[in-house]
Amino acid sequence: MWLPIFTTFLAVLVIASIVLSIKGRNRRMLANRIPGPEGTFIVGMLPLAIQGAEQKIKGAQDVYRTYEKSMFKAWLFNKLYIVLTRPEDIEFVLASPKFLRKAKEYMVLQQSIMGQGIFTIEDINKWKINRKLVTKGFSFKLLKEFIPIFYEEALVLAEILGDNSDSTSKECDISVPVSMATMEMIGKTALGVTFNAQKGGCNRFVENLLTAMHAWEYRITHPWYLSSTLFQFSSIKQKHDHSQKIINEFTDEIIKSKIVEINNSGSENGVNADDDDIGRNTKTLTKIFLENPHENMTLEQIRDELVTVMIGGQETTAMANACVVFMLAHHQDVQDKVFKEQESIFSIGDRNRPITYNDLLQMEYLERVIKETLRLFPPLPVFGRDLNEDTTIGDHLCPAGSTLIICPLFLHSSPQHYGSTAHGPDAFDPDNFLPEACHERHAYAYIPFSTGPRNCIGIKYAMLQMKTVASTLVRHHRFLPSDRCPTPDQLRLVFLTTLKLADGCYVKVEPRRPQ
Ligand code: HEM
Repeated sequence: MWLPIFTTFLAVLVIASIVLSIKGRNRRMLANRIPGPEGTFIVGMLPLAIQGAEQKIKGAQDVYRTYEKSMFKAWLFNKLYIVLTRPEDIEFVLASPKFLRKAKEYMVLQQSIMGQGIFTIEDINKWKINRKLVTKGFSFKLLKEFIPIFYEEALVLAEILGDNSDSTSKECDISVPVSMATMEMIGKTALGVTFNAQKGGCNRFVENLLTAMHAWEYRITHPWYLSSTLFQFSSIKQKHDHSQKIINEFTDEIIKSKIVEINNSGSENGVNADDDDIGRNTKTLTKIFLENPHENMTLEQIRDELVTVMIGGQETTAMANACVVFMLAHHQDVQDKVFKEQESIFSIGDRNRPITYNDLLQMEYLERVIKETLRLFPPLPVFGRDLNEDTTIGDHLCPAGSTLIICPLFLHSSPQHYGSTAHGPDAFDPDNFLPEACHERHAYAYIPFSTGPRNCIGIKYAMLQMKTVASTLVRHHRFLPSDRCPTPDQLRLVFLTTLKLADGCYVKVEPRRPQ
């Protein structure tokens, strides 16, 4: 009885292999002309892909450095990845409206909680319409109104870090408090809700968002679960689905309550000057979306956009803020300069006044510090685009069906672009962002926010928020290296869906004397 089943199975397998092999011949032929590691027979780079998250970064960096003079290819099973390393090729792809389709790997996020939000939506025509709408929520006029919220939460963070630093050693892992602060900020500015995340408030949205994010990380580190069919059998699938349900319900509740508010506001156009739960005259993104009914968005789409913005804006800025503080702790000369700049802006006796937009504009040195931190620790270390037709990029004809990979983490530390700095590309040097240094470099050798039509929508939001946080923290505390992580090269990075700190982010926190 088993023999016919086995024979049929074998026959199907052989036919499928022959079909795939004929279909993929053109792709393999073109791929053969692109340099790159051969990888193991059939499984390709799987041995690298399944390494621990930290080893994976090191292994990938070695391969990158070997081939970075040109683009290179890597196979994973039947999937061809082409890694772009030259800024000219990266510009060709990112600046062009032809390459807007994100890589299939983003589907993990789409199937989870980002849904049809602009980060993961596949339909490019819909993406164009929705991106226009989301952009409205990131106008300078609106973002400026977020500054008091950033400042208020940064103050709470400063207080928490002061309290948390153990009284004798002054050691403190800042990663969790910083992450809770950015969660609170994005909650207030995007949704218009107070989570009380910084003050230990147990919020079902925050908890379930974290659970959903862990589920993605699990799928990334167990690549066979990238297949939604196989993920059905995973032990965390149930937990993931539960979180997804809670997040959706929670966001729907908020949207519905905002609709009621808008309808009750009695203003001429159906919306009042503004809201909201946080008692400010601030327009949240939720309201921006709801005020634009002509855009024909369903409630489900609005929910997906809001969740997308929450996720896009939280983890990324949390990682960046923690790394800024860490680098300041390890570069006292830089921290002194940042503090001096703050003192010049907040004149003596005025150190504790709230920040204004004009203050932020004057923080030129701090801006360079943040840019340099994003160079060495780009929160999104890799991103990818699908190639749906054979395309010549640089010197190579890249076959349709491959995935183009761009990797800011390795690009930003390439000796080819940052080799002329006094201590090499890995050294922390904010002067890399002096105008003359930027002028000498290819513009696409620095892309923490990506660039072109599909770039980060939250750049201005992020910069205003990060400057407010760093300015407030530095005015309240001096940061020093912790004994638990005495040198920057001991800060262990892992790549999950974003760049993460494997052991948290320890520094010493020494409150500055009041003036
Ligand atoms: C340091 C902070 C941030 C970094 C480094 C960063 C980086 C990026 C990058 C590299 C992309 C492009 C990804 C790709 O092509 O696959 C992106 C897209 C995006 N980011 Fe950010 N981001 C940051 C902060 C924010 C903030 C604060 C928000 C919102 C509040 C945000 C919302 C988004 C959205 C919605 C997209 C998708 C845009 C699209 O596909 O049209 N990001 N971000």
